[in-house]
Amino acid sequence: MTSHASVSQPSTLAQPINKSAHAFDKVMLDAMLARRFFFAPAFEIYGGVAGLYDYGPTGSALQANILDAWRKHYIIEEDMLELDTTIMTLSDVLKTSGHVDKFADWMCKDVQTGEIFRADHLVEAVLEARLKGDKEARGVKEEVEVEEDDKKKKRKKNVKTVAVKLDDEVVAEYESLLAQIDNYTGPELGELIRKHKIVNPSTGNEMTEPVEFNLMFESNIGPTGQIKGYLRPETAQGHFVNFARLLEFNNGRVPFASAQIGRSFRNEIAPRQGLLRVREFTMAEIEHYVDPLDKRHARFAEVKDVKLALLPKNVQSEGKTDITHMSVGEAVAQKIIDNETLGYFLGRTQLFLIKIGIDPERLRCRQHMANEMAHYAADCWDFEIQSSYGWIECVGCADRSAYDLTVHSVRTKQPLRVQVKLDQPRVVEKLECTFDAKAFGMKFKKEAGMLKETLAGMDRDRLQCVKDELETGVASVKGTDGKSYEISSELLKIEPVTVTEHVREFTPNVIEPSFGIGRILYSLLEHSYWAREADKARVVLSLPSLVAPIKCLIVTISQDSQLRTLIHDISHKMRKLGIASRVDDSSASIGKKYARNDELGTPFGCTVDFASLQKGTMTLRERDSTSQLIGPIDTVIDVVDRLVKGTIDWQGATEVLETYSGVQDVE
Ligand SMILES: Nc1ncnc2c1ncn2[C@@H]1O[C@H](COP(=O)(O)OP(=O)(O)OP(=O)(O)O)[C@@H](O)[C@H]1O
Repeated sequence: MTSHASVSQPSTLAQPINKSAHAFDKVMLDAMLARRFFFAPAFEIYGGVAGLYDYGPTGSALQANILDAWRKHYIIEEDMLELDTTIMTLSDVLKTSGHVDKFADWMCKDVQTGEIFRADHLVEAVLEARLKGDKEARGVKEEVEVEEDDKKKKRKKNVKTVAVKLDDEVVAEYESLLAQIDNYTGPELGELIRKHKIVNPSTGNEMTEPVEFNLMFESNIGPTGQIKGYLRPETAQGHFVNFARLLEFNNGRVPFASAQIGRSFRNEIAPRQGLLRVREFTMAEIEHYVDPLDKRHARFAEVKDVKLALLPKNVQSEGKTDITHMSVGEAVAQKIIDNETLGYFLGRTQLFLIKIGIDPERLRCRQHMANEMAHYAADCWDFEIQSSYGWIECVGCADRSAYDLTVHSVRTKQPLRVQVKLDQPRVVEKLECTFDAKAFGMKFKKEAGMLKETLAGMDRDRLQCVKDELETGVASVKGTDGKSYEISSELLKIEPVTVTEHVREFTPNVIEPSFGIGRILYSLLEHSYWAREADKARVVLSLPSLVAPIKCLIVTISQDSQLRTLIHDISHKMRKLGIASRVDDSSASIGKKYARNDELGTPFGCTVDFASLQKGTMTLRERDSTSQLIGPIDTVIDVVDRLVKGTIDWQGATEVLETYSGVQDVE
């Protein structure tokens, strides 16, 4: 270690190095993540099960820190009501929410071998391979991966790219299909498989018609087996079934939000891409309840200037993926984003993702296309993050309208509605529905209650449309189950009535940001990973100190017993301050100790030497720039504390320590 007389160019953690200058090496990253036990296949010594992973010490700490940042960013800063609801969910709840009937993907089988594929993934992989083959024929060589079901241990298969030049119209058609791949129904996927002669890439055999496969894990509650349950596929239903209590807790007022972090389970047909498509994962979900007539947000001004990379639905429907960079404020003003509250959460989510270290250049907001969106949703955007696997949805932000609360209210007959006392009673002309109760009940049977609630939840304009239609003898009404019902004018009358209202009553709409933590965590690892120019084997994870698993490494340059005692004392002091520090008292060289902590993403390192014993000083090192500062031990500990809390950056640390420091050049 050499000291120089002057202090080096100060660096912050955020942008010291041009990391993109170093080619990304996925094989090296995967090897490092396994070696340093970020995560590993669950039950590995038994051969593992596809889609199930265990996080090791580093992965667990990273996930805990991301969740801690999430709790602070949303729950604490926005005063949300936190929940921890059960994972095992009553089947009635998931029947009502639509999951029992509709939470399914389309799968198809190899007609000869029975090998299973998720139909949309198969079409996607094969068409992408053909496009790559076309590029190859024009001089570019690439490979595409698709994965099969988990019957076999080795699931990764390459769809061979054959260098065949395609007609320009075919290329355009494939590109358009791929831009809309999330948008197809099972029969449409079947049609595509036949039309484009898509076969099992490994056997060349034909595929069966796609069939639906429900993704929920079914179970029984209790010994009799009579109470059916499922492991929840999302945390959201736990919020909705507690709405009445939450509303009361919030003194009967909206808007407010509930938030929950917890495990969810999906029996994915073909788990793949490591942590990106698994069968058990951590979600963090917010349900924000808002007056349907007023979707403004009180803190909108704070995010209106946040710039988003938008991929709106109209662009995708033309088969394109061109991005529009626009502020949240502009996008809401132009109605590209439906309302302020949805825009607010998109802005806040972008700020969160960047704060934890996601590269803003590899982040975009993709709007759902009409068919892709649930029938009840008013608008829906996904935050997609680009990694070596392409653009992957990591956060879904949907305006779910009044659907969830309405269906649970109809099923349970509990009024999941908000009442607002009016300052002044008001005389209003309303449209009132009167039913021929007996005939209506006979015609629609168990759907009768749901249809009445649907009509009761309609605003005046929609009800007026139904009334106009009824004048022709019959009106078509879409129920909360998404189906259309023909109601005749004998069964339903809609008439204007004048009423004096003292209270306004409504079912709140729900805006839902839903985060998949594993996908964010993996993308963050890719975005943080780079190799040092001088030695490609020396890799670094430039994780922000906010989320880094360990904040400070403490080492000694010698095995001297006094120095060894000293580093344990320093670690003790740091841990008392809540700083996750790690002593490396092995006999490895200092350079090696730094290197193995750089790859864990440890942002700071403290080194003691004989001067520490004589003068009571130690050296502080910053991971990305490898810059070093020297100061009294307790001052350095205080600086580390402030760096970790984010109250100063490296420039601030330099200012505190510059009177003591020479710059150290060790590597
Ligand atoms: N199998 C999975 N493994 C890991 N994370 C997942 C998985 N399924 C969903 N997620 C995460 O949960 C979030 C919310 O779930 P949502 O139901 O919106 O996903 P989805 O639209 O079903 O995802 P996909 O279309 O990729 O299957 C997603 O944005 C994603 O981050």
